Amino acid sequence: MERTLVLIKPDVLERKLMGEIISVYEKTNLHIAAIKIIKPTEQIAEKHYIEHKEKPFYVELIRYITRGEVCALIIEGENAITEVRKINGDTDPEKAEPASIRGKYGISKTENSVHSSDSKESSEREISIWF
Ligand SMILES: Nc1ncnc2c1ncn2[C@@H]1O[C@H](COP(=O)(O)OP(=O)(O)OP(=O)(O)O)[C@@H](O)[C@H]1O
Repeated sequence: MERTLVLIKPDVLERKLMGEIISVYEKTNLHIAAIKIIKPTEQIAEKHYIEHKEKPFYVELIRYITRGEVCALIIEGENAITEVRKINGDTDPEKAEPASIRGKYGISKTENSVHSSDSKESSEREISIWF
């Protein structure tokens, strides 16, 4: 059994599409084990995105993720990390599969609608930040 941290990002909640995105995960064999809505503080956002601190898009990224509410979920199941990343699609909505969440809902590389953990280590680290 594997678990992953998913964030449904502010662009989705602002457009009132949160339910649609949750439904996508709900329709899989994976299980939503926890869910909460939170307006991230800068501290939480900086902790979450620490590995991107030196990147040119970092400031924009922190501004975006803290500008409104996000929905944080713990999703668990077999190969949950890989499965959810497949469902989410490429980081860049223009490169993402049209049927993936980012392909369907993503606006730009920054405003790309969802996040999910990329490894077991990061999922445990991220779950401890958000839950
Ligand atoms: N070139 C870029 N320009 C602007 N924003 C970017 C760029 N690359 C990444 N980002 C932002 O930083 C986040 C984290 O980047 P990362 O490379 O970890 O992508 P990811 O693993 O696909 O996304 P996430 O970690 O959110 O699931 C991306 O989701 C996106 O919002």
